[in-house]
Amino acid sequence: MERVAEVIGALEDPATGLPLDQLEADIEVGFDAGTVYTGVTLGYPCASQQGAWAQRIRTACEPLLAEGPLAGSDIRSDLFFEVGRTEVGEVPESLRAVKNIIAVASGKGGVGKSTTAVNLALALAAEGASVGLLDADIYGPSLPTMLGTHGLRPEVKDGKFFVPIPAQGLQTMSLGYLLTEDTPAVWRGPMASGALNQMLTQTLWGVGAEDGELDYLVVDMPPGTGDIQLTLSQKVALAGAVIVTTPQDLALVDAIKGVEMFRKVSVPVLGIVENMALHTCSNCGHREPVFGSGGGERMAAEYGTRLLGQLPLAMSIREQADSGKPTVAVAPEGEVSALYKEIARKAAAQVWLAGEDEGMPEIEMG
Ligand SMILES: Nc1ncnc2c1ncn2[C@@H]1O[C@H](COP(=O)(O)OP(=O)(O)OP(=O)(O)O)[C@@H](O)[C@H]1O
Repeated sequence: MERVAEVIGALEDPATGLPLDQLEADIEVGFDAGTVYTGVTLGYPCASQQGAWAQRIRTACEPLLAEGPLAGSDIRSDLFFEVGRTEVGEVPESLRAVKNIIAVASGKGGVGKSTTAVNLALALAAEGASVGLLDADIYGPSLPTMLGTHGLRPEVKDGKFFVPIPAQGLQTMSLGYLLTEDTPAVWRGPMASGALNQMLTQTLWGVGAEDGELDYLVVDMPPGTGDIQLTLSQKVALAGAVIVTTPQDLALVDAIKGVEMFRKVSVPVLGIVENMALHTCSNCGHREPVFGSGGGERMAAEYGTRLLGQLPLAMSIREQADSGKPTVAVAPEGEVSALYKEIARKAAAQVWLAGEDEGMPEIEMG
């Protein structure tokens, strides 16, 4: 049994590229009536990976099941996950129901940040997590359009708390729920920041969640790297940030500003998502990198972070998001959803790693 645990411990976790032992993943091994039972618990949601892990463990343990004391035994493997909490010091009471806050940011507008944020939140939920989504994009709140919640208003509790609106399995809140078509434009400036602050501190995130807690709150940040973004990053005590970019040089330069902004306030950059990276020809299916290739990867390496994934420029992504049914909700088993889920697992795994690091004692040299 010890050998089985050792073999499993040496397996590489695809979301981090690290062996399970190094991740301090929980590994359990048992034996009953000719069957070896194994259980691995990871620190990020991974429901879609059950089959892949069972196969990986079976293959790795094959030699042990072929000869020796376990010869002829069968093997059954289960995969579990447990999402920890990022300890971030003082937080407003309403945010205490949230274990981890992940910002989705971009150096500039129009790169697909909101589309990525919504699909990332849905992908985390599809992997088994309880997830909230806060649309903090005060310049153009697009969440109500993307989730088909346009025109809904949040319920107000005790005269001062907003109750999040449930949509497609997510707990959601958006400035769009508070603005109306004829809200004066001036209100969308400084007053909108005030409203954003209120949404942050006065939304009861735990109300609709199963056990009163959310594993992740995904925050769709306003585009850019100015003061609003900086203050917001500090105020909400982020567990980490995902930076969305397109592969053009100019967008990458802005994405670098995003990475630097989060570093300045000591928020871990979980990684880069390259959006609209490949174009699939609708006639022949041929894929090509219209805006050049490798930019996101190079930039991630240069700035000590990682490329979480690349998304194609696809009409379906746009049509589905713009019609209130984002890709991961409408085609959860499709190719593009698989990409979003992989990005979600990788980002959440980085949150796990960042949390583990904090718990490590500092080693003094010299
Ligand atoms: N991978 C993609 N393929 C095709 N269209 C996409 C893709 N990602 C986003 N889009 C489309 O691009 C447009 C802009 O996307 P989105 O609103 O998500 O960008 P944003 O960066 O959040 O913009 P803003 O800064 O204005 O909030 C939308 O119409 C969206 O549907």
